[in-house]
Amino acid sequence: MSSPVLVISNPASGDRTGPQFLSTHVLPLLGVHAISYILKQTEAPNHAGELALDFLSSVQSGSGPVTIIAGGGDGTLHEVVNALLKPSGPGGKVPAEGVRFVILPLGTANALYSSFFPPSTAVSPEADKVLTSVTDDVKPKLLSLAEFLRSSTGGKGHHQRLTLAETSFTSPSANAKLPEPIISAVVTSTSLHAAILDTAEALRDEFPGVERFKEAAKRNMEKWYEAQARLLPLPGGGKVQKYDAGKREFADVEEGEEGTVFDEPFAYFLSTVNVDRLEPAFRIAPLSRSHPSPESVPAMDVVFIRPRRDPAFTKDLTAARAGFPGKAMRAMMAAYQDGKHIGLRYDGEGEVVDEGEGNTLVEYFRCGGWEWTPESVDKSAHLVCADGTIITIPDGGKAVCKVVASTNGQFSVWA
Ligand SMILES: Nc1ncnc2c1ncn2[C@@H]1O[C@H](COP(=O)(O)OP(=O)(O)OP(=O)(O)O)[C@@H](O)[C@H]1O
Repeated sequence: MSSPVLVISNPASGDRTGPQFLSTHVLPLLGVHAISYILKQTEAPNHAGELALDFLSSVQSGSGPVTIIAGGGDGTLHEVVNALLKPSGPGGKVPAEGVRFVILPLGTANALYSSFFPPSTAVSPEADKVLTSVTDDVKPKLLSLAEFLRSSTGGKGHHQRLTLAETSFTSPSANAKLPEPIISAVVTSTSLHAAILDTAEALRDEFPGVERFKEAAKRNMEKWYEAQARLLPLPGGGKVQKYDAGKREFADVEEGEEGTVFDEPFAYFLSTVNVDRLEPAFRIAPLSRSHPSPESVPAMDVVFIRPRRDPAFTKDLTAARAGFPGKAMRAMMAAYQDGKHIGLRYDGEGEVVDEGEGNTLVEYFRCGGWEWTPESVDKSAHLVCADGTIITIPDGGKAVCKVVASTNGQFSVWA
């Protein structure tokens, strides 16, 4: 008997062709390999989580790990993980043997799929063998499914741990209604990225593809975000680590002012788990894959831009302020060039150069989490984006995002 399999089809994700892709390519392969499954289609936002909960409550204990084939984008997997870990819901929902996801690039950004399977990934002979009668152009989209099929047909399919991050919110007022904690499997951000996601959602009909993120970026590029950020050490007694672009390695930094606390305007502030890119070509956290944290240490990568590191601000403030959006845009464009933004530096005048001895434009850390306390007056600094969901930090409060050490191994991706 094969272990339980749920296929979730999200008809709203990406260009809305997911259900057709599933019925043309995925379900026939499950049939060929004699894998029984339950197919469910989402009918509204958050329904994917409910479908997963219903399915798991019908699974008998001892049935083995559950596989969920997420027929959508990153948001579909995000909803499932949040439903299963929701503190206010019924407990004990994640089976002891864990939940393994088959991911498919059926969303808009497909950060998880393109990070586990970067665009250059070749179809291995082993994967090819199980993708019976699939045309060559479709095989690159079925690489996670192939790992699952290999394992269910007696081969050695691989699955990799998913690291999760949880963001909780505080308020100085005891009576305030706090946003519920939220889990991210991809990205948690504030500043420009959160503003982009907030704006992009409203552009979904006008720009159905990834262009909507570029359009939203243009509309938000000039803003700065006033906040205090504090980085939290790696779990298990580790420290915060900072990337040294000269030596091309991480080094421990000491706790306290300068090293881990930043009282600043920020232009950009973003953390990732599991992914080095947020869409196939936008490699914003390249070290997450090129210099991975050891399996035993769940970690997040944090990338931020503090405009005041620009030497131009020691001269004409107005000119420096006017010139900064172009520099932030340069960093974003370099992220599209295989993550080159992490090497960009300022020269003595504040011009952005590819190499040298000056301050890096982008700062890159590996750590266990962060706290973000926005200045009360800056409303736009109160937005937090967790895998695309936008949450507003209560007035006077803060957001605290931490890697979730306790789910180690409970969730994984066939990859
Ligand atoms: N039947 C439905 N009708 C409307 N919205 C739905 C339905 N089912 C799911 N949704 C919503 O669709 C949204 C988009 O799904 P998903 O995140 O998978 O795709 P995407 O945003 O296009 O891709 P990505 O997250 O990779 O950029 C989710 O926020 C989900 O809540």
